[in-house]
Amino acid sequence: MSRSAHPAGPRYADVLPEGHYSAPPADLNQLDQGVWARTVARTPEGAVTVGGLDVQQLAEEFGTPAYFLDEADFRARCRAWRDAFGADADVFYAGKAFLCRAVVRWLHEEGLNLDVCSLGELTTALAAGMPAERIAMHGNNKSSEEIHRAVEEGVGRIVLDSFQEIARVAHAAAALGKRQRVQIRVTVGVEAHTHEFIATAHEDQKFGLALAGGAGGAGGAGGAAGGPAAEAVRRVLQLDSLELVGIHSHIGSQIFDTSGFEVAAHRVVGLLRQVRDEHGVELPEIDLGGGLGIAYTPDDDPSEPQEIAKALRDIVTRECEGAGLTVPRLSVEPGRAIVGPTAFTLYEVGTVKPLDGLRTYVSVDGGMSDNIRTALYDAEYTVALASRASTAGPMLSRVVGKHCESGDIVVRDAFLPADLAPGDLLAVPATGAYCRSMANNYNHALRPPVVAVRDGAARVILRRETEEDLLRLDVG
Ligand SMILES: Cc1ncc(COP(=O)(O)O)c(C=O)c1O
Ligand SMILES: N[C@@H](CCCC[NH3+])C(=O)O
Repeated sequence: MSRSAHPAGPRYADVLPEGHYSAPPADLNQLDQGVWARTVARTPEGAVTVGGLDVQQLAEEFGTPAYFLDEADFRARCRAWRDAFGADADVFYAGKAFLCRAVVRWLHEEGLNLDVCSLGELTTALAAGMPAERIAMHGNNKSSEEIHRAVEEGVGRIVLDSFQEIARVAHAAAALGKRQRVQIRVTVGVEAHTHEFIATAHEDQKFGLALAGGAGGAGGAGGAAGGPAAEAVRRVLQLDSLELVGIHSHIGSQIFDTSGFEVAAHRVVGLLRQVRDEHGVELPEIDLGGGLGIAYTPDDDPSEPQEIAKALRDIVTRECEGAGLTVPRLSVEPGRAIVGPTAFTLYEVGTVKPLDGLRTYVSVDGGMSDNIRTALYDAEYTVALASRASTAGPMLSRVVGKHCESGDIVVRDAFLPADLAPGDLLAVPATGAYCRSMANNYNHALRPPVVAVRDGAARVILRRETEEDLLRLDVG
């Protein structure tokens, strides 16, 4: 619908940017299945349910704000990724998206591996029984303690991110009398974010070793052929305590097409070929990282795991055949694409402040402490009145939090029913990834719980923080 065709068009046109949400949806009560977890529905009486449970009852039992995670959806997504990639490839769930012990157990049961990037994530994984050999350890500045613990526990791979780290991991492995499986993380000169495809300034970042160029800074390439990545291969191959199993590349976040992976695979395979020609070694693994996008709004149209798996396999196979290499074992590291769509955040409305001719500010009982993504990345979300249906007309709204910051926005532009009132419950979908895991205590907010819902039963898997939790840290 064009904006001018809508009765309220001119008013919205004054305050809304072109594009998303320039006009209200036809039915404010309708839940777009693309952005909600699979078992979310609206009852004939009007309330939103998940796993068969009414959000009003959930709010009464668990309070707000709270994240509600659809366990059946999470498990189904794990299986979809595992089945799409099959037995000759590995799916590593990126724990940074959201991790707790229950999630680790689900991953284990569904046959996924786990990518961790800190001692905290590693400890959580091990505490929940994930076998160490199914864990990959990441990080651009792993501490000695993290390296020591990872090697000691026997993680399946450590992804080396710098020259300094090659020496540190080799030293730790030698001291522990072990030979550590490692991959080298390379920057391939492609950075992909959402629909953008940026091929400049790509090596200007903290992660990984560049494929291109001659010097790698302090301790760099020293004039040998190839860039820092090729030099890193040389160094690792000389160290008895390290077993170089492959090359790793991660090109960005919230990516919707595979063209960036195509360039990445082409360049990674180029390095594999160079390694074979120079050292007579064919490395057996290639990891193309994560970054696959999800639907935050109805305008986003992510691919299914089957399509992604086929595209990535085809790309790697084609490149390897072209280079005369045996096709290595492929792995990927989706985080957001697995957990992102499976949860929503439930808030209670506290105040409603109409600004005539502009918009209505709707303040909820959470904000940038439970979802920093809007403030940090200008991320877009949708929102629905969840405790009841409404027949009222649309009201252009901005859903904001309760923090002392005017940028404390949860949903920048949303249409909510005009009869919205304090006490109503709002649900923001697609908050499973990078919301609880990036939650913070700004203004001494208490981080909300994560409640897993499945087949009519709900249980807390990460409890709400309490005032005692906050005060326990305050030892002054
Ligand atoms: C190395 C690596 N692997 C995997 C991921 C997971 O990304 P996403 O959650 O977007 O799939 C990230 C984060 O961007 C990452 O840095
Ligand atoms: N945290 C980011 C993505 C970075 C992922 C880690 N490399 C997000 O919320 O979208």
